[in-house]
Amino acid sequence: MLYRLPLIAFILALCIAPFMLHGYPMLMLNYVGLSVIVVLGLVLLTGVGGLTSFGQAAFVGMGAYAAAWLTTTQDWNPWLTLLAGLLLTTVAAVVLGWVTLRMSGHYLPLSTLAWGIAIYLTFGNSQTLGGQTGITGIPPLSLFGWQLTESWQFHILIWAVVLSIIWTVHNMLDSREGRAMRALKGGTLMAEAMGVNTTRFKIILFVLAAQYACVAGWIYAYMQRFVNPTPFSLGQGIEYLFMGVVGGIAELWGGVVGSFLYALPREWLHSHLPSLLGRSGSFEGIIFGVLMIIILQRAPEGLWPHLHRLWPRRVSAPDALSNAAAAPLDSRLRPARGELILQLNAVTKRFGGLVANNAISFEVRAGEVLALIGPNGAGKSTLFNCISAVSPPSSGSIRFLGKPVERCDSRKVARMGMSRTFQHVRLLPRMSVLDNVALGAHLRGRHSFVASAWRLDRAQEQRILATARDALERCGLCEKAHLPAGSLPLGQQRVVEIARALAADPSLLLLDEPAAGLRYLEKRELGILLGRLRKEGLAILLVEHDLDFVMELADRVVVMDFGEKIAEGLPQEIRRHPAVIEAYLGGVGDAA
Ligand SMILES: Nc1ncnc2c1ncn2[C@@H]1O[C@H](COP(=O)(O)OP(=O)(O)OP(=O)(O)O)[C@@H](O)[C@H]1O
Repeated sequence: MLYRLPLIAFILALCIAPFMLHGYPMLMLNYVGLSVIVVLGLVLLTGVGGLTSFGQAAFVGMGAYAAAWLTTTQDWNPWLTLLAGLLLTTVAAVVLGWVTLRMSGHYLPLSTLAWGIAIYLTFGNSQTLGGQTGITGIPPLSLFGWQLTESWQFHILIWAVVLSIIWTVHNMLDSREGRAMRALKGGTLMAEAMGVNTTRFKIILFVLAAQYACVAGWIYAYMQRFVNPTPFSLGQGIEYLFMGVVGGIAELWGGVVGSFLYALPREWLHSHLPSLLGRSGSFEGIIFGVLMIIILQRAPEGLWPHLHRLWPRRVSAPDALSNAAAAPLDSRLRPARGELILQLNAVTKRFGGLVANNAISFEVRAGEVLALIGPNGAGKSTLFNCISAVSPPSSGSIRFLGKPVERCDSRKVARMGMSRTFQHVRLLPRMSVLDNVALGAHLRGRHSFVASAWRLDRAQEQRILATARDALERCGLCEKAHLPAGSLPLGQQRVVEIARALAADPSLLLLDEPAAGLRYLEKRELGILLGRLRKEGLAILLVEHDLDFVMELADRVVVMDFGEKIAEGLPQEIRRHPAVIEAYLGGVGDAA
């Protein structure tokens, strides 16, 4: 309960604010609230999804102009203009998102700059929208016959919207859908391998952020009763991003704190600096520029994580008791031991003139560990990528559980029961171990983000967490469930990746160099774990450089060199195979 005190204090402060503040301070608090609404969208987009946008002010403008134009010229009911604004923003965000979100690196922020400018110029140059003068004479907003004309009335509306957004987004992030959204930061390769449709989630985040901005613009229009293009400029879009960064863009409360810490001092400096300096001018921009640099240097994650450290902590682990009774998700029917799981037939992969894999064929059966080994550059990772549908082979066939998969994408093969780990660990370091593992069960759940926002997914969520806990228990890491994944040593992080793959309930486990960077004892424990999984009937294909580890664990070994399969057999046969000795040691001694 103690950890809730700051939240209760904040809500109480909001409740008593209308009695304490009047006139300009009240209006300022409303402006801060409107900024919070926009910044919360940016927390979702940038902090959660890792997508940077400078163009949110344009969506605020769409909400404001839709309200202003439709009420003044078409005599629409103000609440209908909200629906129209949301529809307009959604369509614009889907179209813009579809075009820009597939761009990576600096192209995305640059394209948000471009649309921010374009939409702003449209407002200023359109005679229908009143050009630079804008639209005046917007009628007051009324609710149940009650006209909203006073600042304190808007205060209630604005902060009710803020708190609802915080509550629904908090719920959403604490769910299957939220984990999928957060997985975007782990890179497309990992997220897609877990079955997350990354394009869909990027667009959802983009649309939600645009809709929040639209709501802020809509309220702004009825609060001001006139609109012009100035508040929707690119500069304002950049300021919203600053607010998020100052507060801590990765956290919802960071967005709230950032809006307060940015908007209030800025306004104070704007009004007082000219008199302090004895000349007029916008000097606050200079001071803010310097402050931004200091904050970015001293607190790159924003101020909220530092403030949060002062907060009373939640004592019990979040789901320790709540999901104790929930049953794990239903498992798929496992293939019988010895059944054919994976079959490669003459798989060839070319990169231009280079043949990275040349007509490779082998099989993996249920309940066996097949190791793929070979010197550097032999073509193992390329083949691994073909099997896990990261890139299609140039020719040849790959059949998984009897079905061709060489033209499938990662999500499809994940859905069919193929799950993988990565050579370079790809966990979400700030997320708990349990949540990371639960991401593996993404495809086994159904509920949408709307259901999650309203907590209608709790029964399913409990089962997903029970499944994740089950997978952690199989891997012997249950007691680490609530630690941030990034705080674990590398060896345990690799095991967490295996647990995440197990949460998908796979028939085939693909492990990419699972023993890399592990110490002797960690390797032994990993060997015991994989041996146990084999006993459970899982088929395991691993790419590995550590020959001792491979020879002790694998049932069969496939050896590659220069893109060719040079040997296949039992570990003891491979050890003495002349071609393998030649490839590894240049013809001297034993392969391991
Ligand atoms: N995307 C690519 N474009 C061009 N060539 C590539 C590409 N990916 C891999 N190759 C080449 O294919 C060959 C096989 O590389 P691959 O990474 O599959 O080998 P590997 O056996 O996994 O090596 P390592 O053990 O060092 O990871 C190498 O010559 C590599 O340079």
